[in-house]
Amino acid sequence: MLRLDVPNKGELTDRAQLMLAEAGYGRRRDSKELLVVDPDNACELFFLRPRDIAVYVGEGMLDAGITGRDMLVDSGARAEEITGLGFGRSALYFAAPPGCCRTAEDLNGLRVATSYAGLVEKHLADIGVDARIIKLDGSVETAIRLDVADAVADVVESGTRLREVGLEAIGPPVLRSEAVLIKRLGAPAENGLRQLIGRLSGVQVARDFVTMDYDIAHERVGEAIAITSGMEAPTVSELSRDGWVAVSVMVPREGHQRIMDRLWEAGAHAILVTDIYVCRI
Ligand SMILES: Nc1ncnc2c1ncn2[C@@H]1O[C@H](COP(=O)(O)OP(=O)(O)OP(=O)(O)O)[C@@H](O)[C@H]1O
Ligand SMILES: O=P(O)(O)OC[C@H]1O[C@H](OP(=O)(O)OP(=O)(O)O)[C@H](O)[C@@H]1O
Ligand SMILES: [Mg+2]
Repeated sequence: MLRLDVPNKGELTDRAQLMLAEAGYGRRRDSKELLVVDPDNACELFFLRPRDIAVYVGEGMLDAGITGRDMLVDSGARAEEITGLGFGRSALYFAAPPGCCRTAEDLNGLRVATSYAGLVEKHLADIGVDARIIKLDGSVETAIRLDVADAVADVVESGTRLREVGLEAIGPPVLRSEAVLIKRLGAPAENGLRQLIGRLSGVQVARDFVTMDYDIAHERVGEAIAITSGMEAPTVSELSRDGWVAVSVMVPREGHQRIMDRLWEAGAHAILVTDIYVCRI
């Protein structure tokens, strides 16, 4: 039985559940449910706070979990990332009122509020900066207004919150994060976990790629294939029309219109783009 840990609240919850459902695993019926048993997949899904997930996995109580990379690193738990899941992208930045600091080194001697104390403390030690960490649960920006801190280290996605409160990001991000699948440090991936990894990777490929089909004259097929080389190799089949072939190939979803323009220029006709519902590569 695979014991899997899934966020029960916050930014990652809906998208983690959607991804697992697309991979064929059960989902909870209401947002209060703590455990879903999925006998078809020999799997139990435990719904827990995203911040606690690495702790449960690190302690060996659960085989795998979905959390943010920043929360995994911050926890210091004996857990490791198996793979990024391509959603919940954000970055942890230092930020402060304009004129306070130009680089992270300028934080020396200042107070930094954050809910990622473990991660930030280690980062500051690594870069040789001696700042006082003010550990808070959330809404850390307010700590500056209330003069509890001089700067913050906070999650930035669109940057809206920073702009709203008039803070400026300082230097490069401390860490770039996204939702990640994790397991206990050094633990082997058993059958159930290997199946989950394969299915999640299939969901990501289905999201990132589309299928492109087109017809082209046989003498120009080399030119077209140079534009659409595919994941492995394109399928080229004969058409009933003499001297023409049909090509079927996977192309990245992003930029597929540009690829269609180039194929059209190369003489392709009847170019069709289709969503991939799910796949296993
Ligand atoms: N606006 C955002 N966009 C994308 N990812 C985000 C955003 N805010 C947080 N995250 C990421 O989602 C994960 C969970 O954060 P979340 O905000 O849900 O938890 P929290 O801050 O502990 O809880 P809450 O905000 O509900 O008090 C983290 O990995 C974080 O980096
Ligand atoms: O760059 P943006 O798109 O504005 O998003 C970033 C904001 O989102 C999160 O806040 P959340 O609502 O989770 O509150 P919290 O700070 O209490 O965690 C994060 O802590 C930032 O404040
Ligand atoms: Mg938050």
